[in-house]
Amino acid sequence: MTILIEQPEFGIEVEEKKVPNSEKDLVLDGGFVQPHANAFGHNFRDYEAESERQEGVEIFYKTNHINQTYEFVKKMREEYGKLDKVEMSIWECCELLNNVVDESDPDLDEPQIEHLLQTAEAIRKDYPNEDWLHLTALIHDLGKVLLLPSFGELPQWAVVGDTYPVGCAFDESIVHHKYFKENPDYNNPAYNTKFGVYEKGCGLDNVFMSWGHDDYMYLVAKENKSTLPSAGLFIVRYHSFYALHRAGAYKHLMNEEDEENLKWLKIFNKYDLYSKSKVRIDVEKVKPYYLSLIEKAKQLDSLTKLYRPYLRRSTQELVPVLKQIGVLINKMIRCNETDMEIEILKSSLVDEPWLLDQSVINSTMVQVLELLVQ
Ligand SMILES: O[C@H]1[C@H](O)[C@@H](O)[C@H](O)[C@@H](O)[C@H]1O
Ligand SMILES: [Fe+2]
Repeated sequence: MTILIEQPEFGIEVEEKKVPNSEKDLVLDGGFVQPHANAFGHNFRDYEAESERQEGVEIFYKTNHINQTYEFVKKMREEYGKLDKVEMSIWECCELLNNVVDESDPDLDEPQIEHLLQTAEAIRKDYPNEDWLHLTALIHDLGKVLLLPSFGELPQWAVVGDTYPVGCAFDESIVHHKYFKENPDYNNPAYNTKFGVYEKGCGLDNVFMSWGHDDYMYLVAKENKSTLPSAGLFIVRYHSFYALHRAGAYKHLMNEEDEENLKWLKIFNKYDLYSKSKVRIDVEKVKPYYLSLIEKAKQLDSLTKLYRPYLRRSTQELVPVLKQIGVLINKMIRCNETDMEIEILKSSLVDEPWLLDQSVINSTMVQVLELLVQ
């Protein structure tokens, strides 16, 4: 099922083209200024430009492209899908990224916690009401903990970098495509055709992506029954899939839900990429906001867990209703109960075909209320 989220006006589409320095900075959706050069004075995602990062990044992609095979991905998914490594809070995990630098990135050599907060703060400025998007930004790269000893200390080529499907032909738009020639799947007729092991419109959920932090974090979020909307989970899982969201490749594997979610991913990408800079975020200053987001998500999580078995509905279906109930309660606390808006909200809740029973609404409200006053 697709969650319907009010679509903002899509801002200026930012292309990866040479931008003359004299040209004014581009302003994204709500005011975020996209710099015309990265921290090293080059265009963003220029993998050929001579820079202090170029050689290391190219070596990274060579190893990555040679080793990411269909068999390898299958094995990693099975192994890491067990989620038996470590248990920790979201914020603890963010702090672990304090010492992690991504070797695949030509635009950033700052610790990853900076990147998480730079992305989240930039998107928060332009989309202040989409708190699910702020949280998505905060967690999108947490899977990079795979580089750390307690998570298996995987090599960089198995954790970071752009991702792409395995089990079908590697698209030419993938960065440093030439190195795929040394990948065993490149010459395997089962895997080197347009569709390979997949079918037209099969949906990305059925496609094996090169193994790394994106798929890992998605598995973690899913297994923990995250209440992020489907677009949020999609962003976490495919934000490094530049061949799709930048170059438009592999669309033949997408289904309708993927199409919907791709719109949000494209918005997210502008902030993920263009917020990378040497200007550091004051972690202590923004920490209370993100802790409050995490806490809110946790409360929503416990509510959906409580109601899912009773109503036999999925998290995706429950979340918007619980949110509505939350809004309703907030209004009830603050204003007169006969308020028109409350009536409208109430009737929209009763209109939920599966929420037939007013007593269910009442008991849900009591739960929300308890959480609010805790
Ligand atoms: O999502 C990003 C992106 O794909 C970058 O190109 C890559 O260098 C990073 O590792 C990844 O987190
Ligand atoms: Fe990433």
